[in-house]
Amino acid sequence: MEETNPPATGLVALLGAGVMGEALMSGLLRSGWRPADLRVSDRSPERLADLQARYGVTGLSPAEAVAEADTVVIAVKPQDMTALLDEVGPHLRPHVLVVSIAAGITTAFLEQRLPEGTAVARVMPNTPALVDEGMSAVSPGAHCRPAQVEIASELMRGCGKVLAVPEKQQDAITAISGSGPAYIFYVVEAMIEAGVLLGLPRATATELTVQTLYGAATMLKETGEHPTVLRERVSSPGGTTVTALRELEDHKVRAAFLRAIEAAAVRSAELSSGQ
Ligand SMILES: NC(=O)C1=CN([C@@H]2O[C@H](COP(=O)(O)OP(=O)(O)OC[C@H]3O[C@@H](n4cnc5c(N)ncnc54)[C@H](OP(=O)(O)O)[C@@H]3O)[C@@H](O)[C@H]2O)C=CC1
Ligand SMILES: O=C(O)[C@@H]1CCC=N1
Repeated sequence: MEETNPPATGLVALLGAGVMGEALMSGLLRSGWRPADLRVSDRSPERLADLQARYGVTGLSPAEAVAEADTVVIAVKPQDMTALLDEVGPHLRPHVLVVSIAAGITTAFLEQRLPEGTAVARVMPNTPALVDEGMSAVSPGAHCRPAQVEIASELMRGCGKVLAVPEKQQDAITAISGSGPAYIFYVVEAMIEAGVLLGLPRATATELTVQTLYGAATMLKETGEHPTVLRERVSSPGGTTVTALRELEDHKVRAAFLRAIEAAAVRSAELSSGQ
């Protein structure tokens, strides 16, 4: 028997098939949606042709893609949002759900630029969606019913965990889990470089670091222990770890993370005003 769709999304249009758009699209295809259930649009014809060839999805203009869609996922950069909304607004179906993953773009921003009463949801995913380990936070707009929040959640659940959150938390969430993978990759780069500095072959330093990250993340997830407890268990009295951690404290690395993540949240809040 043919596999059925996960419930209620109907035909899905994806507008903007860059890094995050492709991650979401591939997640949908891995979790039961068929290429025929998707309409994809991107500004670059070459990119669209490539996605059609690799995934078998139908590539169309934004207006064509939304014309029959029940759910529209918008994955363009915040700076491209206004032009796209102006373009597709007149072509949306009356009961469509519009899901935006753009950083900083509020549901009010979307509602003001779409036909009166359009149901919108704001979602912040992250790139680990590519390996089905994403983290997404979903917030409804003014006209988004609970069943539609569930549809937006169902879309994202195909590629990871989903939380329903009040929209006022979205800038902080963008700064933590949206941007978060980049901070972790940055730390990993630094650890690999340190290994090379100490004379390890780069491949060895990379394998040691990546497995250490994976093991530490798995411990956090599976034991449920507080990170302080886990860190203290690594720190033998008078040993190597506590010596390293004192250097990190001396260089204010914790404070730097607080400032960096705060700056990301401020930037997220700015994006709705087109800055
Ligand atoms: N990357 C990430 O980790 C995350 C990103 N996001 C959000 O996802 C969105 C996309 O980010 P990301 O994937 O990184 O960006 P990309 O630039 O990789 O993807 C956006 C794509 O949309 C295309 N595009 C722009 N305007 C239009 C249009 N009018 N019609 C069709 N396609 C269009 C762009 O084309 P062109 O290249 O020609 O501009 C590009 O291919 C952003 O709003 C970002 O805030 C959210 C969470 C995580
Ligand atoms: O850097 C950005 O603006 C986007 C949003 C979260 C991750 N990437």
